[in-house]
Amino acid sequence: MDTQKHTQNQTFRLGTRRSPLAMAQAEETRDRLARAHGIDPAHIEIVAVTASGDRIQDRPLAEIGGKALWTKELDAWLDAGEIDFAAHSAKDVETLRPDRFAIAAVLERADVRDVLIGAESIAAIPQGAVVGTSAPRRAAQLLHARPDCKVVTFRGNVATRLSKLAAGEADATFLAAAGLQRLGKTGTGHALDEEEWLPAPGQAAILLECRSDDARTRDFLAAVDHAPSRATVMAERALLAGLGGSCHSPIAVLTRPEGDGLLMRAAIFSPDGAEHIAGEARFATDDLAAPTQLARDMLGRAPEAITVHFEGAGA
Ligand SMILES: NCc1[nH]cc(CCC(=O)O)c1CC(=O)O
Repeated sequence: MDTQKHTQNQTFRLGTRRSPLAMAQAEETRDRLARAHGIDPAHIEIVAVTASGDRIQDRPLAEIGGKALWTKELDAWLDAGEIDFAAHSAKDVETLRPDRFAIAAVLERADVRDVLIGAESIAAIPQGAVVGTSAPRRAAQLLHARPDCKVVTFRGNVATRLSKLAAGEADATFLAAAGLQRLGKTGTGHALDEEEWLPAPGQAAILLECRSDDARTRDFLAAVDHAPSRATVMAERALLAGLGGSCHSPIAVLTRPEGDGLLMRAAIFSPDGAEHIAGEARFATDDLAAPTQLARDMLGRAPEAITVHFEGAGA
């Protein structure tokens, strides 16, 4: 069968959240799919929905229902057949997803680093400074390195957070380099070395989810799956599952291809950053038991101030 001719006659509906970052990710997804299949991007229709996570801006995500608030509406649209697939930031997708959905592709991961805005480095943040973030990971990492700083809740999309900073609500804040890049704001802030400041699980990766029984869409999306990115993101999701981690739990991890396998470096924290357990593992690309074992090992070594925030097997 001539695949190109075959896909040329079809259209697909791509669901996305409505935030500027989500829209940029959807456009990137559409363009990559069109290029991979040699079709006009118009065959992929972008359908934007407002997610509860975007509607409720005044409280930390962890308090109002967690990462499900990013996917709930798009899940319903997938179930109803209103969209064929959804594009999500991997970082925002819950660890355990219903079997009726499949991660059909992981796009090539962008810059995984966090960017600090308002100071040149963690060490250069002024003594006692106020730092805005609503991510438990960023708060714990910061307080671990700089217990003198004060963390205040900073929610909202990238532009909102930058304007809060400009308005003086905090002296510094963090954003993902990948998000800034996708919004064309590459000159903003100072990227933090990922060896010293590990990112969030799945950071900088875009996941494409469709209905598991929808072979037509699965085949279509497979063309943009990037195997090394899929391997690292799946390993990080397995670590999260092993830790019983949610968006309440301060978890930092980075997985990189190394030789013919993967190298994973991870850290878990107490929310106040006072306690910290690091772990590292090398394993074969498809060995998802290894990150699960690393999670167990780290929880086994962790004090209660950390384990109370996790529900993993070792806790
Ligand atoms: N939680 C919001 C969110 N989800 C994904 C990204 C950035 C893009 C990515 O990591 O893929 C961001 C913004 C941020 O953390 O600065």
